[in-house]
Amino acid sequence: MKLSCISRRFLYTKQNPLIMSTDYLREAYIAQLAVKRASLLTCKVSEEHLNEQSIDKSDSSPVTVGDFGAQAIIIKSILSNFPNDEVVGEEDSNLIKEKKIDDLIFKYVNEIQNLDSINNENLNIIENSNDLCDTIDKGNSQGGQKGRIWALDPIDGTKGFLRGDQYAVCLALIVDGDVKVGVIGCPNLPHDLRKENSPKGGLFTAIKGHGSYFQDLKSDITFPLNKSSPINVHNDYDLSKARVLEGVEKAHSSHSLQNLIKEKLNIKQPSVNLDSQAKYCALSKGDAEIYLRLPKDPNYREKIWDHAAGFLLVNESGGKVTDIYGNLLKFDYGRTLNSQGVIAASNNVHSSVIDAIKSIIGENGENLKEFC
Ligand SMILES: Nc1ncnc2c1ncn2[C@@H]1O[C@H](COP(=O)(O)OS(=O)(=O)O)[C@@H](OP(=O)(O)O)[C@H]1O
Ligand SMILES: [Mg+2]
Ligand SMILES: [Mg+2]
Ligand SMILES: [Mg+2]
Repeated sequence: MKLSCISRRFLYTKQNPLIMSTDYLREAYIAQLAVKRASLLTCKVSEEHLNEQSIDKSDSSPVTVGDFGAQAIIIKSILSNFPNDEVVGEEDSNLIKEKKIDDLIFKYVNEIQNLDSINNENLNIIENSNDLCDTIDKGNSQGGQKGRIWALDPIDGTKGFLRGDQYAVCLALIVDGDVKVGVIGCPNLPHDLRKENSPKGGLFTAIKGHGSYFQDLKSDITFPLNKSSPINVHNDYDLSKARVLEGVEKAHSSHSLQNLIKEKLNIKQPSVNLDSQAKYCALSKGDAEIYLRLPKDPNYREKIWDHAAGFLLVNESGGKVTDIYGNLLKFDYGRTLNSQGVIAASNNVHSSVIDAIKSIIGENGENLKEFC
């Protein structure tokens, strides 16, 4: 079905078995197609061990053929459907040109674009390596309070991707500072983290006001989103039995402070350490209960592409996502958030977690530096 002239559609949900009028359904559908196509590219890069040849960016963080290829595929798909929108994307083409890897990346992009299984008339294609670099550089929006802005992290958790662990392809639509759509592809995430041998690969989708959904990343994407199942955070549990999601890299969050917070809350369960926004995905479907991301560096400001999609996913599945002082994350400041850290949990325990944090770092973070 060609959807270019449809801006408002209908969504059937199991929670509310009505046909509901839903804004942003077409955006969610295109975002799902684009994220799935980009996720397939990352899997191919990983299978061929090409992910192991990473390049260091100027801030010493790694980037791979997978990050560049996924950014190109997603921006092309989004801007060919919504040509007046802007994109805040993590990557740019400077290193591609410097290292002369444009042909290599284009080869992978082209292979994925030509797969019959994901042929879709709603997505445009990258024509050649010049088009590849130009498209990647369209992710240069500065963000802000006005307009339709997509936040794109083509591979979140690049370090996890390099290790063969968790990573996520993340895309969110922000309209006048408000996150309206979030789509996350997690090729390596077990469907149920609590079960051994659970199948892997999930596609998570949230639409503001209409809930969060999960489907197998390999399943077909349909319009409307009736192959997706509604998901919810886990609400009814004893706080001391909560499973806490934390990152893997010690440089990205303060694990020592997170340990103190768990002690204060009397949480004895081992933490669930996952790279990337897979942490938000696990929380939003009730596979764990709390996500702690306490800053390692008090001056670090989180990037909007690292959190926008996960923020909406958790909100729409009944949870709350704030900074370390309990203020809701705001995505209208620019390419970064203007706040510190992230705390996500179901609504019923979120305030207890914030109280525990403040009792350790002080009401206004006066003791925070001691833990960074
Ligand atoms: N100092 C510091 N503090 C906080 N966050 C930082 C920091 N440095 C980098 N980054 C960003 O962390 C992103 C990856 O986050 P993860 O949740 O995967 O980290 S973790 O390894 O699970 O702890 C990672 O995203 P990707 O670059 O997309 O992988 C970075 O944007
Ligand atoms: Mg990065
Ligand atoms: Mg990231
Ligand atoms: Mg990234």
